[in-house]
Amino acid sequence: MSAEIEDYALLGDLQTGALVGRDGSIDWLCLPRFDSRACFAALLHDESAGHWRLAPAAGGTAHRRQYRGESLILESEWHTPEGSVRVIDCMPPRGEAADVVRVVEGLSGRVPMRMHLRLRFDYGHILPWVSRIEGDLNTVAGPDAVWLRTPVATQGSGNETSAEFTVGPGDRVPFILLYQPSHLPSAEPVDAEWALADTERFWSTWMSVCDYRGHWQDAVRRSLVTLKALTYAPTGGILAAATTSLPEQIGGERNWDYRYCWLRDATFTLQALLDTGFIEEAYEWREWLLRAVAGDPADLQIMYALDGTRRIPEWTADWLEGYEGASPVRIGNAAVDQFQLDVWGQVLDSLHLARESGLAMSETAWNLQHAMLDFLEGHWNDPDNSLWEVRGERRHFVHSKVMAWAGLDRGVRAVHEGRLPGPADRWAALRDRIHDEVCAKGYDAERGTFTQFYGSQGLDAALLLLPRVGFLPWSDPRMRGTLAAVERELTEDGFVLRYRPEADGGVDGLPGTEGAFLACTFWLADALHGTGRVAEAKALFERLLALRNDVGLLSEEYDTRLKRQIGNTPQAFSMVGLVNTARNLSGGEIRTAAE
Ligand SMILES: OC[C@H]1O[C@H](O[C@H]2O[C@H](CO)[C@@H](O)[C@H](O)[C@H]2O)[C@H](O)[C@@H](O)[C@@H]1O
Repeated sequence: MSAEIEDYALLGDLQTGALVGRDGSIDWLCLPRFDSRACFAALLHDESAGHWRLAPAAGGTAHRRQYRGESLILESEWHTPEGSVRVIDCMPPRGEAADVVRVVEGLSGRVPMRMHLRLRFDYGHILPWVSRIEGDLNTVAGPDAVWLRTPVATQGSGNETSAEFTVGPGDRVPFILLYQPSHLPSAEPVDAEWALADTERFWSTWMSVCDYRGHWQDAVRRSLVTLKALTYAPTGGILAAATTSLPEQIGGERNWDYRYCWLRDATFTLQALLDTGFIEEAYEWREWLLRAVAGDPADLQIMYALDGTRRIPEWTADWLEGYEGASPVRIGNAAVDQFQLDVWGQVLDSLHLARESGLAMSETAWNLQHAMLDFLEGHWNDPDNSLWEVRGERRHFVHSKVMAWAGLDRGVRAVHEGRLPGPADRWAALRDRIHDEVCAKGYDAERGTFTQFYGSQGLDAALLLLPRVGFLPWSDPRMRGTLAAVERELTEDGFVLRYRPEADGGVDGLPGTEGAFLACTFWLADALHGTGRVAEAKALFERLLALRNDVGLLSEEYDTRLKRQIGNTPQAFSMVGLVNTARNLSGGEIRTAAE
């Protein structure tokens, strides 16, 4: 059985990521890319779907874990009756091939250790062929080959490999796992000690750019490292989370694949990075966007694969039981074909912000924005699936309309303030018309709140974002009423649900329920701050910080009853919320182009 979601730490090389449990087991790893087929998928089944454990032979979970400095080098320590030992794990910046480097370091006494490696390609489906070539272990199945190099003697049985050895003080025993397409000869494995030094150097150089000066420095900086780890370096694509199908309800079927680049999640990430000094990432992502959406802007998708591929068909890996039995395990994501109106406004807002942050506007970038504005003019009035990607009926979602308003507003400002060419008067007239319509049809005067969609009885936590994009200020009674309604009707133990799935006879077309959405709870902290309830805002933020795991990670949601993290992990949306709200509560405004 896999561990609790908050037991996992992330390793990564900006092309893929691995999850390591407190028991020293890597239970999730897709090679060579985040969205490739997993060769360790124990996370979604059991050890028979592939895992790699390196821990004291006596077993048990690490007594202490930490990342080294501001890197993604994980140090797990066990204190056993025989002595103490540390396992140091990392994925060095990608050279010729992908590597996972693990070094066992003896701290005191003599500690018997055990390594157990079970590689299963294609999400646990394919049993590989294992052989020994010049002292290295070679595991092959179809297109994939993985090599293991270590000075320790290993034994193979039943398509798994194990090793028993003992470490004393000062001993350092390396294990290097290396991936190559199977038609290529083995790449030269990295030297473990050199790789550790290189990885540490990489992360400290990257973090040296950070100019965050607010409170909660450690939490914010760790979140930024995590967000960087969720970028795909070769293209600049930013993924929503490192996993698929970690459930939004334990035992439920709300299980989705997040290993892709959502324009919405990526632009939120970008805003957090831009606000903390990382302009280069904004440039890389804008270039990614321009390549991904090249062609007719009417064909713009709400998400793409990390290299910009458009097709992400959704299917289920029915041989996997799912995390704690939550099935199906989905690969790919059918939301790719949805119409989510907010995305146009979201992207226009982010590109506007990037320009204001000093990123020079290229002609191609403005042409794209102009084309997106043309599209908005023709489609702002269409019902959509909303930012929550509901799989039920398309509706006139209030947040979506507000984001259409925001997109047009940024267009107008680009012309007026940025002296870019465009029909600003026409865009301004439409912007104002949308504002009037939302206030007339999306506001329930009797209940004193904006609603989830026109005529809805339900609420939507995304309504808390309206002041942030400049639609109405927090001083407006309609916003205060909306905040009061969200607090009253959408919270569980103080944490915020995205919406009530059962409202209006079932809005999302899905069975079951889900946990509190962490990003939305950060938005509530911002709202409390915006309405002058500063102490409550800080208290809620501190509660959210307390949900992070021992190495600072947050998944998508929190089950307030089971008191566990749920949903995919680590989730960019949640880590972004932490950065933005920390900035906000420290006195820095949350920047969208509204201010
Ligand atoms: O609620 C059903 C939908 O859930 C997923 O979407 C959520 O994750 C996305 C990635 O972080 C995020 O952009 C979106 O706002 C969230 O609602 C899933 O990806 C969808 O397929 C599913 O319909």
